[in-house]
Amino acid sequence: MSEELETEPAVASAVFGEHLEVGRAFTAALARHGEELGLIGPLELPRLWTRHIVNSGLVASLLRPGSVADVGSGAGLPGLVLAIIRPDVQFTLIEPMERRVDWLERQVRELDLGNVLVERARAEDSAFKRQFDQVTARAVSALRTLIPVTAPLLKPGGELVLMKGAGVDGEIGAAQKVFRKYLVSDPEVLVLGEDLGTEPTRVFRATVDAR
Ligand SMILES: C[S@@+](CC[C@H](N)C(=O)[O-])C[C@H]1O[C@@H](n2cnc3c(N)ncnc32)[C@H](O)[C@@H]1O
Repeated sequence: MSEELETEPAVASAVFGEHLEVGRAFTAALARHGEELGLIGPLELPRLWTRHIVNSGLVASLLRPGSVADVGSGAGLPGLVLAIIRPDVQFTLIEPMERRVDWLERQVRELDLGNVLVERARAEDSAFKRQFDQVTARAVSALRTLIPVTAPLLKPGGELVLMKGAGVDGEIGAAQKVFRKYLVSDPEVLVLGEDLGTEPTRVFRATVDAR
């Protein structure tokens, strides 16, 4: 028996605001095609809204008007969700896998998003070094390996906004040498959404100083 898509939670309208219809269209497309395209696991439909869509959307409050690279966007998490909520921010989604890039480009067209560029590349091979105000990523790798591929995308003084799981403190401990090498300063862990009755979202946030 196939799993059913989770009912849209009340918190979705707070997260998407006036962009809720577009958020619904993206969520419906992901629910329809995500499994067949290998974008989401077979057990994710009953928690698609709370664990993936709302969880990604909560990060929108941390973005400044400017430019963001989302590294390893995959299904579009968090990059496409954030692009829907924040039309004032220019997004570049950096993803190496062709099938995922096709999906991302198709969603950009179908949702008529004018603030998204998709680059097919690994972040370390991106053509856009030192160009972004902020970099986001979700479920790509541990900080020790993620910082070396994300920090070089930032302008001097830019910010890492990396979605993390419950093991983030251990990742920070293991990444101290990398923090020094990449001039990562003021690291902090933010927990978003606790007051909204949804799954808390942990974000590792830090500045990357001028080299
Ligand atoms: C587990 S998926 C997570 C996808 C999405 N961020 C999410 O939360 O559902 C990891 C993604 O990172 C991409 N990826 C892995 N290494 C990468 C790299 N060095 N640069 C850019 N993307 C990378 C993979 O192709 C894959 O789409």
